[in-house]
Parts: sequence; C-alpha cells; structure tokens
Amino acid sequence: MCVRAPAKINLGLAVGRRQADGYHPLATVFQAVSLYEEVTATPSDEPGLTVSGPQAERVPTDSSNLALRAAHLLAEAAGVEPEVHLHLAKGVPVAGGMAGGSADAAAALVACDALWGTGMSRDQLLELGAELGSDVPFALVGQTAVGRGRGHLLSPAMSRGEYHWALGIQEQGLSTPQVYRTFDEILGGVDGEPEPDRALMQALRSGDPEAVGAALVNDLQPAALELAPHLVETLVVAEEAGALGVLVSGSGPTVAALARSQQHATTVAAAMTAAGVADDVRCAAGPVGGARLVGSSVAHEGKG
Ligand SMILES: C[C@](O)(CO)[C@H](O)COP(=O)(O)OP(=O)(O)OC[C@H]1O[C@@H](n2ccc(N)nc2=O)[C@H](O)[C@@H]1O
Ligand SMILES: Nc1ncnc2c1ncn2[C@@H]1O[C@H](COP(=O)(O)OP(=O)(O)OP(=O)(O)O)[C@@H](O)[C@H]1O
Repeated sequence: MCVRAPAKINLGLAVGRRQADGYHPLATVFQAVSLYEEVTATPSDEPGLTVSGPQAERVPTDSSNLALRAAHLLAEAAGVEPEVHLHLAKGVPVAGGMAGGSADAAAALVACDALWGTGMSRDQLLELGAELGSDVPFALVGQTAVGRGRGHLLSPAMSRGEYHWALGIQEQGLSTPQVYRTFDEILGGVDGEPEPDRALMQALRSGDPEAVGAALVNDLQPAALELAPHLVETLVVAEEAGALGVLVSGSGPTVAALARSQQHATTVAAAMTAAGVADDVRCAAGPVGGARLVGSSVAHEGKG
C-alpha cells in the first residue's frame, strides 16, 4: 500500500501560555501544501523501516521513528501483529517546521489500516494521530483547517483560491521543543485561549492572496529567529522579491513566502538562491488534500 501525505504551513499561529502538561494552547490556521511524503507499507515477517530522499540520513530508523510508532499504535489498537516493512520517500524538509514526520505518521496509519483491513473509523484514526503528535491529525485531513488545543482539535476553515509559495529550506533544522522553550523565555504567551487571527480568516474566505499575505502571523517566529538569526535575511530577500507576505513556518526554520502566481513563486525562489539565504528552495501550492492511498502493492510491483 502506498500513501501520500502533505506538508503544512501555519498561515497563522497564535500561542498561549505554557500549561502544566508542558504544551501550549494554540489557535492555528493550517494549509496543506504540495510537498509530499510517500509511505509504502509491505507485509513482512521482518518488520523494519527504510528511508530515501535528500535528507534521509537525518531520519531515525529505530523505534523512535514516527511512522513506525504509528504502525505499532494502530496494530495495538486493532489487535493485530505489526508485521510490516515501511519505506519512507521523503519530500518534506526534516525538522523544517513543515510537519514531515507527522505526514509520515499519518501516511503510515492510512497505509497500515488499508493493509490490515482494520476498519478503523476516520475519528479513530484522528485520535490515534493525536496520540502520536499535535500535527498528525491535520496531515490526515489536509486542505485548510483551524487547529485548537495542542493544535490537534480541528475544524475546517473556509478558504477560496489557490496559493503559491516559495520555500527557503535550511540544512540545519530546529528542534520544536527548543523553539517552544525559547518562546517561553522571550515572550511567554498571553493568558486565556488564543484566537485565530480575524483578518486572516476573512482574507481566506474572500480568496484574496494580498490580504492573506498581509495577515500571515506566527507567534513562534521571534523564538525561531532568536535560535537562527540568519533567517532574517531570508525573510528580507523574499520580501524584496515582491512576496505578498513572508513568515517562518511553524517552529521553523523553513521560510514560506506567498507569491502572486506560480511563476512569481519561481522568481522569489530564484532570488533566495541567488542571495545564498537558503540551502535549498522549493515551490509548492495549496491547499491540497490529506493522506490518501495512491497505489496498492500490486500496482507498485507492476511499476517495477
Ligand atoms: C509548531 C507546530 O508545528 C505548529 O503546528 C506544532 O505545534 C508542533 O507539533 P508537533 O511537532 O506535532 O509537536 P508534538 O510532537 O505534539 O510536541 C513536541 C513538543 O512541542 C511542544 N509543543 C507542541 C505543541 C503544543 N501545542 N505546545 C507545545 O509546547 C512540546 O514541548 C512538545 O513536547
Ligand atoms: N518519520 C520521521 N521523519 C522525520 N523525522 C522524524 C521522523 N520520526 C521521528 N523524527 C524525528 O523528529 C524530528 C522532527 O521531525 P520533523 O521533520 O517532523 O520536524 P518538523 O517538520 O519541524 O515538525 P513540526 O513542524 O511538526 O514541528 C527529527 O529531527 C527526527 O529526529
């Protein structure tokens, strides 16, 4: 079974004060974008995991891997043996703030569910996803959604139009817990429940990319910039190339620049490359759907 799951950009990320459980209450607006992880699940009496892609060597292949954890959690919930080999073809930057590991977990849940015929409901898969990580439920549903709680309680957000992004990727990732710790030190968050940005929600409803660009907001950005100050230059170069809005995605360090069109996204990406302010650049569009089956093992083998 082969399943594809998308990366995300947090168009808005409002972060409240750290709770007793160590997590922060969020009001985030996720958009799923067209960078994908592909997870292939094959029945095997020698369970294991292999990884391919440009940053494959940075991904753990032991039991800490989120995709393996997802397979084990599903097997336990369904009462089956986790006799599966997983292959991850990574298209999302590792530790980049775009939820690549979460996409792997979501894809592994859907692939193993199909392989084992567990018959889990969508809500059961979402619950298992939330146990694995705050961003996993969104990788299952995709499109545009508001995330509350730890980011795992989703409601669909009205959004019109297609959005084109230029992404500035860094070789050196940022640790999500460390970015939240730095946020605690320098800002701390406000008391009470954070709310999604009204201007952003309105801009998405009207499908106005200029207004969406102007409303992009990330409370974690100052913390990410504290830990990786060179990202300021990446933001400035993208802005000067005419981006409608620029921000650090989630916990960073990937910089997301909203462009006017697909062609303009290529121009902004080229400006980041020329200025040497990103180790790699990619273009992507959103919103796109969540984790879905793209082939069975028979079709996969047929392709050689
Ligand atoms: C930055 C975001 O990507 C924005 O969507 C997410 O908040 C992070 O989601 P994630 O990587 O799936 O995070 P998890 O695996 O659930 O948590 C990793 C760590 O991030 C911190 N964390 C995460 C989510 C949250 N609402 N508050 C937090 O403080 C905690 O230190 C936690 O131990
Ligand atoms: N399948 C996986 N792919 C990548 N990293 C994984 C995976 N499983 C566990 N990890 C570990 O998790 C860390 C964060 O990985 P990930 O690529 O999901 O970060 P991220 O995109 O910044 O996450 P988020 O945006 O959800 O905070 C990695 O540095 C790695 O040690």
